[in-house]
Amino acid sequence: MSTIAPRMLDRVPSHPNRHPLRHLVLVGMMGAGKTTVAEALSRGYGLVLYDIDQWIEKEEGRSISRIFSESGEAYFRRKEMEILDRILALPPGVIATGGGTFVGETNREKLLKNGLVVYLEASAQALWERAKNADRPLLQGGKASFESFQRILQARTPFYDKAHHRVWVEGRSPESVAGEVWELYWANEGSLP
Ligand SMILES: Nc1ncnc2c1ncn2[C@@H]1O[C@H](COP(=O)(O)OP(=O)(O)O)[C@@H](O)[C@H]1O
Ligand SMILES: O=C(O)C1=C[C@@H](OP(=O)(O)O)[C@@H](O)[C@H](O)C1
Ligand SMILES: [Mg+2]
Repeated sequence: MSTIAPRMLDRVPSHPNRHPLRHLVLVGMMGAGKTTVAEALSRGYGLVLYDIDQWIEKEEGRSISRIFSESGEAYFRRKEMEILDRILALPPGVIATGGGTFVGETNREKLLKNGLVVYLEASAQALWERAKNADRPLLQGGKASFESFQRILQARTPFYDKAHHRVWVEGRSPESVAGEVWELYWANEGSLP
């Protein structure tokens, strides 16, 4: 019997004989809603929330952008891998990855082995509209072009496509996406009798 974080059990809906056994992992491009939907899943279904970016910023005491500018992307990727390993050793919850986490082969294999991986998918235009204004180093704080954003997405899509499942998020509320992801989780390897 796996140790389940106490908070998870008091909110898990009508599956009395089933227990969350594996992490629920959200992957996808910047702007897909991984952080927002993970928060909706935690709020609505009592899953423990693990947001890798937030964890890194808290531990580093500086923003992702400052980490990139002061220590470089390679440092960030090492930190991302370290935090991922630590999260995977914790009780099952919902993991909001960063847009590049699942692109790394080692991270991808660990996530596919230890969780139910759901790819949050939308068109390049919709993703760009959502991602461009926030402070993301790869988008140079909004100075990057849509074409460069599209190139990153095109290069990464073959990796995102390796997820166990995909959910189209465009034109849908975070709660609606969270509901569909939750059903996927319980209908698949997210839990065992
Ligand atoms: N379903 C949605 N509908 C509209 N806007 C959304 C939705 N999900 C997220 N957003 C918005 O898109 C932006 C990126 O969301 P975020 O959760 O940070 O994405 P990610 O973590 O995948 O980069 C935020 O401004 C957020 O409020
Ligand atoms: O796509 C990427 O490589 C990145 C996405 C970001 O996370 P979000 O996808 O949550 O914005 C964050 O990890 C960092 O800026 C790198
Ligand atoms: Mg995020």
